[in-house]
Amino acid sequence: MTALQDLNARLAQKPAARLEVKNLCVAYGTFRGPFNAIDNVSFTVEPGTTLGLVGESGCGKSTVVKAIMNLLPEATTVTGDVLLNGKNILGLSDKALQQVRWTQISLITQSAMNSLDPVLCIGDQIVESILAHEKIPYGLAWARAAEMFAVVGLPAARLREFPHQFSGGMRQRAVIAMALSLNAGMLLADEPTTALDPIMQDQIMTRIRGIHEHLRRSMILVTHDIAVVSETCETTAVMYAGKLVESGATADVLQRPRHPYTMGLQNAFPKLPVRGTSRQPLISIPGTVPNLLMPPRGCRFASRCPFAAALCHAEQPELIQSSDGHAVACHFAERAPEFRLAARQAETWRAKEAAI
Ligand SMILES: Nc1ncnc2c1ncn2[C@@H]1O[C@H](COP(=O)(O)OP(=O)(O)OP(=O)(O)O)[C@@H](O)[C@H]1O
Repeated sequence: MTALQDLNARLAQKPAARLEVKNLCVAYGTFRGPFNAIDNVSFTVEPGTTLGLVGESGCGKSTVVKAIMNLLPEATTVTGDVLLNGKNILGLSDKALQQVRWTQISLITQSAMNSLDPVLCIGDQIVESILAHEKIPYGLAWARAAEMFAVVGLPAARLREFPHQFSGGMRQRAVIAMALSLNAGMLLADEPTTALDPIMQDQIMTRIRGIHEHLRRSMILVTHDIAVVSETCETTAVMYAGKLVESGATADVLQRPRHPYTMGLQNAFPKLPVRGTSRQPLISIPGTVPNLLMPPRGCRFASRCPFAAALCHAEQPELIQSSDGHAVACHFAERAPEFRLAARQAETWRAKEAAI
């Protein structure tokens, strides 16, 4: 067996990770006081599965990812637990975290440019992260980097190039190669295609899906795009204004949503027209996300929800899980079938808009 085969075999033995986020709360320190960006969020990613974290811009998806990676600014209060294979990684020292990052948990960020050093060739950057954790010769780490380039569809010769010589899509693939280089059991992909054009977005997502199928790492995929989630993720968690409002198996959450916010999100995304039917118009959710410096007393979605009643404005609904694992935070979850029918009508949302 060659040294590279030996290294590959050793890294391949790493099991996919289990990640459990429990009662996560994050408050950014601002000059106006604490900004409660995340309020009591809990979810689990089972080994080898992908969880899609969806919600409008500003709902707190990236904050969850940064909290897991301990990448939040200093003046931030974080409470709760982030259990990676049963071990709490929240609040670990920088030194302890270095042992975890890249080897056990890797981040693929929104903008590849932020993850890459402009003055080092890309190969050296991947090699550097490998050598920080593996006592192996430089040449062997380079060979591993070349293999990872092949996994993401880049020629090994381009390892010698600098980030500015790569297109946006190639840079994003290079960052994915780096995230895979030590075969971490858990990958966090924070809107990995946002900065790219639609064709490149599609190519990168196809690549990520291929990697998921072949390597079976555990993954959190943060995205605005419900279509991407339905194609890629076994489970889905929907966030609204810093809270988890719905979660469960992707097919359950997206085909039979129980929270009016999830129903509204679906209307706001283009669907492929079914032959013989007319193209469905996009319906946006009226209003805006509430100010979390002063969160509303009741359900955070109540002011935009076409089905809200007095109770919704007065009391926060708890996230309640049914026996099928589908969890929803809505006082009227049992009326979901009726709401789903009404939510497909643009008039339902227009009437709410007129009332705001
Ligand atoms: N450093 C910070 N200080 C104060 N508030 C912040 C800070 N970073 C983010 N926020 C606020 O926290 C909230 C959640 O932001 P976050 O970036 O997590 O949302 P998101 O759902 O990931 O949005 P997007 O999809 O646009 O990335 C937003 O209201 C944002 O303005």
